[in-house]
Amino acid sequence: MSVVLEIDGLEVRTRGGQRLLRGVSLSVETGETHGLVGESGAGKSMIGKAVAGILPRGVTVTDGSIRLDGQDLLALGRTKRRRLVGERVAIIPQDPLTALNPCRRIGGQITDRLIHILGWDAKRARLRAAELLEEVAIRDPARVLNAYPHEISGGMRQRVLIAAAFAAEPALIIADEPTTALDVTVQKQVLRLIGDLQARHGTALLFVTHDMGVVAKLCPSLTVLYAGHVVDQGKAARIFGPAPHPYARALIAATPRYDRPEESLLPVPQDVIDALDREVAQADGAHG
Ligand SMILES: Nc1ncnc2c1ncn2[C@@H]1O[C@H](COP(=O)(O)OP(=O)(O)OP(=O)(O)O)[C@@H](O)[C@H]1O
Repeated sequence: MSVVLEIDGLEVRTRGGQRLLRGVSLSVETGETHGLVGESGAGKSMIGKAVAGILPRGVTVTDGSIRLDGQDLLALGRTKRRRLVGERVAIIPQDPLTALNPCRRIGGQITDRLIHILGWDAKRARLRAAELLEEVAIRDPARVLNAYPHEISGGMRQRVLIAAAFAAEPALIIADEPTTALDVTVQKQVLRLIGDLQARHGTALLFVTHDMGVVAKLCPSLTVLYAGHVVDQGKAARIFGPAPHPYARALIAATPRYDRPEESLLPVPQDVIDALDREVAQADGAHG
């Protein structure tokens, strides 16, 4: 297997100097699903945005490197970088409704990338879009291609975005909390679908979530983040094993349990937070 994404010592700061990512390193190989977990604000999305080159205004990479297929993205000019990322990376976003343009039919929104970035002709792109809709178990692809986003259900919209992500056979897919906006039954179907497609296409998948239950099902390896700092990293079998890191244990305890809601959403204990804050302050001190 080859390494598709290699992030090394990535530091991201706001214009005011606030560190949002503190020396994050991780790698994802072909066919691998790597989970990025942590509480809200931990910096999970910021990693995906740094890779895709879509950091918010006033937020920049201040140190480290991001290699995609061995190419150092941060050393590339803007145009080359956009082209490479456009060809090799796709994103499955959190909220399918805001990710789709409400005024355009679905078909055009799937084929855009194929036509404008990969240079396919419209007919080939349309055929590929229909094929992919079938792959994501949409029974009537022709109707859906002609529909507007509001004419199909939320679960179906997310399937459309998954189809769009896989359509051009990207090397890497960044899925950013792709099931958060969906109800529980649909969540399960969508997760299974992403897992199946990923296995079939051999794509590298960076899966952003705060839900350890989802990670346990989908991600053989993961990175646990706290305040932009890597707290633990490695195989899920170890992290979910008998002696997890106290923060990972707290995140596992905070995972929603639909069968036992009274055990859900336990807050991370204060002593764990205090220890993490000390660890982060020490790491900041060491790196200046
Ligand atoms: N536009 C911005 N300017 C400055 N700071 C930002 C901006 N957007 C996000 N942040 C900060 O960056 C940090 C990381 O945010 P990020 O969205 O990556 O967290 P996350 O782990 O993905 O959380 P969530 O699960 O809520 O999406 C947070 O402290 C957040 O407040």
